[in-house]
Amino acid sequence: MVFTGGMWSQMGSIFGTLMFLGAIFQQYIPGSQQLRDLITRYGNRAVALVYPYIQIKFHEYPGDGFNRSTAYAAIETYLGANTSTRAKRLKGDVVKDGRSLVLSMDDQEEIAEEFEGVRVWWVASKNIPHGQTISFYPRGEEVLSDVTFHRCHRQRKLYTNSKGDTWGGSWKRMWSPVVFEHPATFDTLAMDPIKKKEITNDLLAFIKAKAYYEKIGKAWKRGYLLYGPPGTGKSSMIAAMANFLEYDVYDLELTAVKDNTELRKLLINTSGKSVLVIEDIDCSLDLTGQRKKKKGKKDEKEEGDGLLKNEDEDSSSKVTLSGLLNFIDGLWSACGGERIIVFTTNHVDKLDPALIRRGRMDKHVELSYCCFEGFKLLARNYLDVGAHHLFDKIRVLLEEVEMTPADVAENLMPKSAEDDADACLGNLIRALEMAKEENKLEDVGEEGGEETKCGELREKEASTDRVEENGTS
Ligand SMILES: Nc1ncnc2c1ncn2[C@@H]1O[C@H](COP(=O)(O)OP(=O)(O)OP(=O)(O)O)[C@@H](O)[C@H]1O
Ligand SMILES: [Mg+2]
Repeated sequence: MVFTGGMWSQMGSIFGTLMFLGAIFQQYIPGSQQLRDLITRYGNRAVALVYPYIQIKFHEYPGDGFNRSTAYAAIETYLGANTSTRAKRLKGDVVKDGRSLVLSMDDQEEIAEEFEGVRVWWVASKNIPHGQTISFYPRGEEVLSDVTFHRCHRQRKLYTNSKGDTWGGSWKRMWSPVVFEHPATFDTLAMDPIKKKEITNDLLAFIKAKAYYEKIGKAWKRGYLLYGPPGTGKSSMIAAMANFLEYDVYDLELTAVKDNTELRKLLINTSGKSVLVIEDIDCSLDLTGQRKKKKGKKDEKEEGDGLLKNEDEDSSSKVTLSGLLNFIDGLWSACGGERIIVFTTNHVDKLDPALIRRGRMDKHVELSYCCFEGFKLLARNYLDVGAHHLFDKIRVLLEEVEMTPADVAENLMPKSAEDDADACLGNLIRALEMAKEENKLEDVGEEGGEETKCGELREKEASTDRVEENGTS
């Protein structure tokens, strides 16, 4: 069933009617405030579940109610110029000099327009302060302008924290946002298709499992540990996850965080529906399983406290292991909800087991060297080739040589305008043969006998949140 803007506004009016009834009850039936609260709470939840649009309200007098919003004024000018010919009900205002008349949309008037290919609805409305005896708004009521558009047009953001930011009490400066435009998707990720499906199913189950998490008393978040050699697609997978879920990304640079308090503030100032990433967790801080040997008595005491500071190497960051553990699943970690936390590392064995234990990092995913399935996906993506007589040779070589998807991809890229699929596949074969020769010379190979190839996500499945009835695994 396709919902149109009109149908949604009908749903809005049903909800509005419920609210109105709630207000009537409240006025005439003692104790009915609870009923109204209930209707508001559940009505809001029901609409939020299925409502596919984003609504932004612009208040004419925000904050203290005395200063007129510049955003509101700009919208008024924009709408005045663009919509006065289309709106059916207009209101007229005389400007300062008393000579000219400015027309704008009347209250409750709605107009739709196409803005850079996106369908948007503008509505002018009034917000009558409820139950206030003294109004802060110049006209006893607040004037709103709101714009609604489909969720899919919202630009997603990539936030990073950086060293030396003087926050000045303003949360806005803790995270610097840029538009998130990474093109990686699960379709472009070279890995075993079955394992890929497992991950997408896991993510889908997670976003639908709000009620389940509430029921079991767990914060609505899920931890992924992605590990494997450089160039096997860990960062690409994070981008694919964010694109798949349509989440924002918070890329946390741990070495730039001053201490545990700052870490907590950063966490509090993230929003829900986001992927929180700490890349190369083993390099970020000395958070390995090896507790450091301290010399003095005082230091021994510190070690007894289980704190693991990296102040010896880098005095600017005093984030401790316990601070990070609290960050992941302490009381504050529940703020915002609906969050995926991802750690990446090249050396999973170096991490403190506490950091990646069940419940913290729920899913451990190994990304490894390129397998034939992975190669085929890359060949399709990079060369538009689904089958080729050179594939058999490549299959044999990939079984003998460990090459990361990043290297395979690089070899498949045309190096000149003349390079066709034959040439690119030939380049890859040469690179694989060279690597094979080097391996022979270095006499490497056998000891990593159990090494998995790309896509064979050897999941050291922690999966504490197996939610059969909700489908989360
Ligand atoms: N599994 C993969 N599927 C498709 N492309 C890949 C894959 N792995 C790597 N690549 C390609 O190689 C590039 C580097 O990959 P990526 O940054 O995801 O690796 P990484 O595992 O995060 O490496 P590092 O450990 O060095 O951070 C990507 O931009 C992508 O083009
Ligand atoms: Mg990476």
